[in-house]
Amino acid sequence: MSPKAKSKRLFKVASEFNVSTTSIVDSLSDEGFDIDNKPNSKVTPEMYSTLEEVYGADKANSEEHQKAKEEYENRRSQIRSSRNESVSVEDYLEPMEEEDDEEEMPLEPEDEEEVEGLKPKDDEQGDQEEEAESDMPLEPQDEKESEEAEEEVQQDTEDEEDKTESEGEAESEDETTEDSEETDEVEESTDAGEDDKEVESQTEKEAETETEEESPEEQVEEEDTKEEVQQDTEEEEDKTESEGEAESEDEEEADDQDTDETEAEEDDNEEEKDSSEQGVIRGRAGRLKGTKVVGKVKVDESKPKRRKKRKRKKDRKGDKDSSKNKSKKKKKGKKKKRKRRGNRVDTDDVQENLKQTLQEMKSSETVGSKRQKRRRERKKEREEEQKRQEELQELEENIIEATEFITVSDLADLMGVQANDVITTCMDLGKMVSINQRLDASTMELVAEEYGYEIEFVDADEGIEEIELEEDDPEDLEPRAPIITVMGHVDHGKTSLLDYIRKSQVAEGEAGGITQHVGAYEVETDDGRPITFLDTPGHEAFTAMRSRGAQATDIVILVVAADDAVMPQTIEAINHAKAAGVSIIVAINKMDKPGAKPDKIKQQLAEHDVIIEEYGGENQCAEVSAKTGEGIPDLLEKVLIESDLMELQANPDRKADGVVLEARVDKGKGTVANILVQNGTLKVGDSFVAGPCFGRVRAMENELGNRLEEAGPSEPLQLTGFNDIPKAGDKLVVLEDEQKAKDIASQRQQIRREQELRQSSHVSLDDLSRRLALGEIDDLNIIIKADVDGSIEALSGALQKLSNDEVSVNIIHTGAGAITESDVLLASASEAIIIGFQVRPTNDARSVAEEEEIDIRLFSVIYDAVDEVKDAMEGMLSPEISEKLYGNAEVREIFKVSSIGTIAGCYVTEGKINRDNPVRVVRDGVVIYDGEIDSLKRFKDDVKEVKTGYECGISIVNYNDIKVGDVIENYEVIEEKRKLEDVESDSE
Ligand SMILES: Nc1nc2c(ncn2[C@@H]2O[C@H](COP(=O)(O)OP(=O)(O)OP(=O)(O)O)[C@@H](O)[C@H]2O)c(=O)[nH]1
Repeated sequence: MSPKAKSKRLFKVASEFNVSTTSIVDSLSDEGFDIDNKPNSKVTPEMYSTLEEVYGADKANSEEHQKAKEEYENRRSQIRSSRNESVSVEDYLEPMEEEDDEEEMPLEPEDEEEVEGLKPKDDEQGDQEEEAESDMPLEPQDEKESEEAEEEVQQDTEDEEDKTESEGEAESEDETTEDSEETDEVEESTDAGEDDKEVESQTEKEAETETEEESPEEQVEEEDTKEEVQQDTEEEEDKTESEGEAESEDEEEADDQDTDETEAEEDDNEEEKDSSEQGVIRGRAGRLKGTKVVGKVKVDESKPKRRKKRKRKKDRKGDKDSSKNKSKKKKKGKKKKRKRRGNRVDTDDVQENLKQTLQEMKSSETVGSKRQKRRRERKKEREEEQKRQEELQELEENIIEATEFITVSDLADLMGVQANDVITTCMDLGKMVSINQRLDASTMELVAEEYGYEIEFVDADEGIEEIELEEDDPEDLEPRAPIITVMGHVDHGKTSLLDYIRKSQVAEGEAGGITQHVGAYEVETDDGRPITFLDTPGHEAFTAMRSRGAQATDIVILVVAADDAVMPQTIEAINHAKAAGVSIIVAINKMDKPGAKPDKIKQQLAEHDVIIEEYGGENQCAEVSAKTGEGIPDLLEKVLIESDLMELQANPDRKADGVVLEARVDKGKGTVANILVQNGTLKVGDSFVAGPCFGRVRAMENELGNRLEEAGPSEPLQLTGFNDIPKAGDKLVVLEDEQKAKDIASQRQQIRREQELRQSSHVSLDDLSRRLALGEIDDLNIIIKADVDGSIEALSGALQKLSNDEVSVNIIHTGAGAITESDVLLASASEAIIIGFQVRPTNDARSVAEEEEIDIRLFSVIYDAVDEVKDAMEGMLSPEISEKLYGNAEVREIFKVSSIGTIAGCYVTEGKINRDNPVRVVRDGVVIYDGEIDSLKRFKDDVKEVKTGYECGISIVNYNDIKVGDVIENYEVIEEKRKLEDVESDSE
């Protein structure tokens, strides 16, 4: 079985898409598919792809979400674990200071602090962060940093305010530097074009979020700060402007100046600090408490101080504008910042830009998001490809090779599960099995499917050969005689050639000559080299052997009569030899004849790809006469050359294997078989298995009737000692252990027997799923006979709908009325089953059907018929209730009794009539009434049962329209194995 697309069970599909089976069924029926809401209903690949369209996006989203979640979880756990490490103020100090010198900073410390300082924000941003991390590792950091920086700026501003106000406190240089760096980030992100727009907008959003989350005290503090910062900004701006420096021309300069100013301020205050170190620590500690983040460490330090100033200025200015609306102050501050940066940018433009950016963000159409999208798509593609590969691998892993009719326990072993589980599964499938019971193909398939396996059925003999034949060591190999089959068209002289060779090369000098037929014989060439000829010419024998997997021949001698031409059988022989990969040596025979035209033959052969050496090909050719013997030594010589070229070798020092050429029963000796040893040496007393037979070598004889104690490679012989008759082509293998040979043989025998037993010449519903599983049939032909045309239409419509990928249902004939002999013959000729709806077969039809083994199914309810065919197709056919004909009585007379009604005077023609069984009234092969017996009488006595050949009176409950000639069919209802549905409903 190839790993082609297969139907899946409904419950599996439902769990795959994470929806209920009902939803699946509903969705499918919306799409025009008809499927029962049963867990084991089959979802065809077509249905599945429809479902993928419906639920696929959901499934993909959920997978993506799941992945994102996992990444997030990983990150969180990373953060948590790093948080567990002891954290000191120095820990924070170091990275910040290092940052000035190093370009690249580790990500973790930032996150760690973010988490500590900004837990709520972290949670809120979780998704964004994850996404950013997976796709654009740097940008989101910028975002966060910008945001953090902004906040810090606020706090710094606040700090500065405090300092300015109290004039007693001095901000440390470090702090200033940090702040500048943070601001730097903000500016950088603002600088970076479209991506930055996105970043900035996000930053703004996040800033807002944070602002909301800040404690009221912080907010108040911040607001105060803002106001103060405004003042500062104004002052600073004035200063800047007064110095005549234009930011638009050289921002850096301006920044530096601003920074210088700040530093100057700080320097002034420095003396008043208690201690600069303490001050530094305090400053940082304060920052850590709030929403501040050491994430700043990450910043590009190329413009360390400048940013702080710029930011401040902007903030101040922004604050000026936004003083009326405190909640929006940050946003506006930003806008101001942009204005300052651009130096010419109009506020409206900024607003416009902002709007646009937000909009672009929303529609995910920014360059950044496009890039992200592309990345995501590429990632998705990669993941899908990987998934496909994994699925493929899984599929391959899930294919098990087995022969049909293995036992429950063998199947369990193959799947690596408990035999009891398999038994339970079989019960669930409505089949009661024991541990040693052998399962047919369809049951095996069903069970394997339940465990996620697919079964590839192999030939019964296949499994065994690999056990037996181990590789030979090249050093042990010795040359062996080539084994030759002579093939060719009728009358081209095959037998004559063989005869000539045999006579000329074998028996000479041997007393008595060839005494018995061993299916092959060995000849010796003039220089004493052996050649073995199989003495059954013709490609039938050759092909029969091959069909059993035996390849006995090394070289084919293709005989073509020189006075004739390449004929159909010549061509067939060529094809057979080529298919078997056997070398061809051409023998152009009848060269003694005057009309011999060897060249013509050679040309014709060339047309069929047999090109002889003299024409530049590789097939040797000898011109011979079987009559005169001309050219025959040359032919044998060429055979030996070919054999040398082929390096035919065997190992005589191993247990033998060979092939059965023929077998028969000999009155005196029992079963005798002609064997050709192919490898090893066969000895008297060896235990062997040959196909489904086994035995022990009792005696061996060669073609001369000489007894042999042993026989080596390429030796033909006659062997006695079989327990049964093997078939030509059966492989004979010597085994050390007689018991093992017995076991293998009996196993094969059982399988063959069961196969034969179950092999009915015609298709039947019982056998249908098995034959489908084995790939023997792919059509189910049905003949429908019914009481009326309406029923035929309904039934054929419903049955045709059952066609699926594996089997198509063909209604080959329909008709109203009884099932006739010609219906049965048609069924026989066209491998069909007959479905009768409310009709019965005629007696003739019944007996022909029995003879021909035609399956006739009779129904009274259309849905029963449809269900039964469906179940048969699915291998589920095990009806709980079935009907069995109990007896038939023919109505011969009618009596009308006023108090009782109509009494039918009947004669029982078949079986028995039982009063308790239901009856049907059949008129002209059509069922006209189905009911119960009211009374059954023999003369005046009420009786329980009347047998064939007796008369009786029958009255039927509520039915008086009985006529002479009607048949009263007495049937019984038999309870059989439970159906799958019953099992399901029980378990519900
Ligand atoms: N003159 C002449 N006649 C030959 C030669 N070989 C075979 N014959 C005759 O050809 C006829 C057929 O020969 P067979 O050997 O029976 O041919 P075959 O190919 O075995 O025929 P089938 O067994 O029917 O397939 C016989 O009458 C032979 O005598 C030959 O080399 N020369």
